[in-house]
Amino acid sequence: MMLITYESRWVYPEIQGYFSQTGNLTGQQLATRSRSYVQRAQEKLLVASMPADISHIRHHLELAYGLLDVDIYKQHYACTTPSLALVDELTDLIEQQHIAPLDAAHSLFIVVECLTDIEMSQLDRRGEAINTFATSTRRHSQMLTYSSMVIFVMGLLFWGMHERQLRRTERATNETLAWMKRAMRDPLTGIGNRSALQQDVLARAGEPLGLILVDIDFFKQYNDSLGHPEGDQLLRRLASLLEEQLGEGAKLYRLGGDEFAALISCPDDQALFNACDQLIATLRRSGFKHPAHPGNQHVTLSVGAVRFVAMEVTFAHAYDAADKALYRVKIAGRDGFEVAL
Ligand SMILES: Nc1nc2c(ncn2[C@@H]2O[C@H](COP(=O)(O)OP(=O)(O)OP(=O)(O)O)[C@@H](O)[C@H]2O)c(=O)[nH]1
Repeated sequence: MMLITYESRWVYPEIQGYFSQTGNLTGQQLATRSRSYVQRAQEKLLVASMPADISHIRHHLELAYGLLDVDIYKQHYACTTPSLALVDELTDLIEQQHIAPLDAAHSLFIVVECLTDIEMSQLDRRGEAINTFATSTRRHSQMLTYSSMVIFVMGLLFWGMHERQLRRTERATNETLAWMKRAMRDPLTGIGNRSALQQDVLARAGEPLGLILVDIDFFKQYNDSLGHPEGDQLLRRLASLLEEQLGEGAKLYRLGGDEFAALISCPDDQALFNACDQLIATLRRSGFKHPAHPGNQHVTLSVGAVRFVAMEVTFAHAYDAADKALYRVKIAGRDGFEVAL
C-alpha cells in the first residue's frame, strides 16, 4: 500500500506533464485551421473578381488572424507577430482595394510558412512529450515489478523461516514429551517405574485403591545359576504375565531389582485378597523353572498388599504397610501373600 502511494506521487508529475501537452495539441490544431483559412483566402484571391469576393476573403483572413493570435505562439514562435501584422495589413489593403489580388496571395505565403513551422514544431513537441512519458512510465513499472518481486521473495523467506521455527518447536516439544515418557518407564520391561506409580496415585485422589507389592523369591540364586541375561528375561516374562493377569483396570510397575507393584481399584478387602491370590496362582500355573530354588525348583513370589484411599493416607504410609506384610511373608517361608489390615 505504501509502495503504491509512493509510486503514485512519483508518477503524478509525469502524468501532469503529459496531459499539459494537450494544450499544445490544441495549439497545433489552431495553427492548422488558421493555415487552412489563409490558404482559402489565397485561393479566392487568385480567382477574385473584385469587389464581389472581397467580403469572403476578408472573412477568411479575420478567422485566420483570430486562430493565430494565441499567446503561446507569440511566446514561442518569432514569426507569429510579423505574420499577424501582415494579415492585419493585407486585410485593410484588400478591403480598400489598394493591392492587387495576386500580390496579396503571394504575400500570404509568408504566413502559411510560419503556420506550417508552428504545426511541425508542435507535432515534434507532442512526440517528445509522449516519448518522455512512455519512458518514465516503463521505468516506473519496472521499478514496481522489481519491488513486487523483492516483497514476494521476502515473504517466501519469512514464511520459510516461520515454518522452520515451527518444525523446530514441534520437534523440541515431541522430544520433551518422549523424554518425559521415558523418565516414567522402566527400560527393561517397558512398564511404569516408581515415579509413574506415585504420579498415578496422586491422579486418583479419593479413590479406594489396592497396592500390591510383589517380590521374586531367591532371585539372586536365579541370576547366579542361570546368568544375569536369563534373570532379565525372567523379569520381562513375569511383567507380561502379571500385567495380563491384572487386566484392564489395574496397572503394573517395576520399583527396582526384582520388586514389582500393582495398583488396582479396590472397593473392599475381599477384592484385594482375590487379586493377590490370583497372582500367586497364575505364576504357579505358568511353571517358570528356577533350578536354584531351594524348595520346589520353580519361580515363586512373595506378595504384600494394602487397601487405602489415596490422599486420606499418604502413599509412603500405604507402601510401608504393604512392605511390612511382604516382609512377614518372606519370614514365614515365602511363596505366599498377606494383606495388611
Ligand atoms: N538380572 C537382573 N538382576 C537384577 C536386576 N536388578 C537387581 N538384580 C538382582 O536381583 C537380586 C536381588 O537379590 P535379593 O535382594 O537378595 O533378593 P532375593 O535373592 O530374591 O532374595 P529374597 O528376596 O530374600 O528371596 C540381586 O542379586 C541383584 O543383583 C536386574 O535388572 N536384572
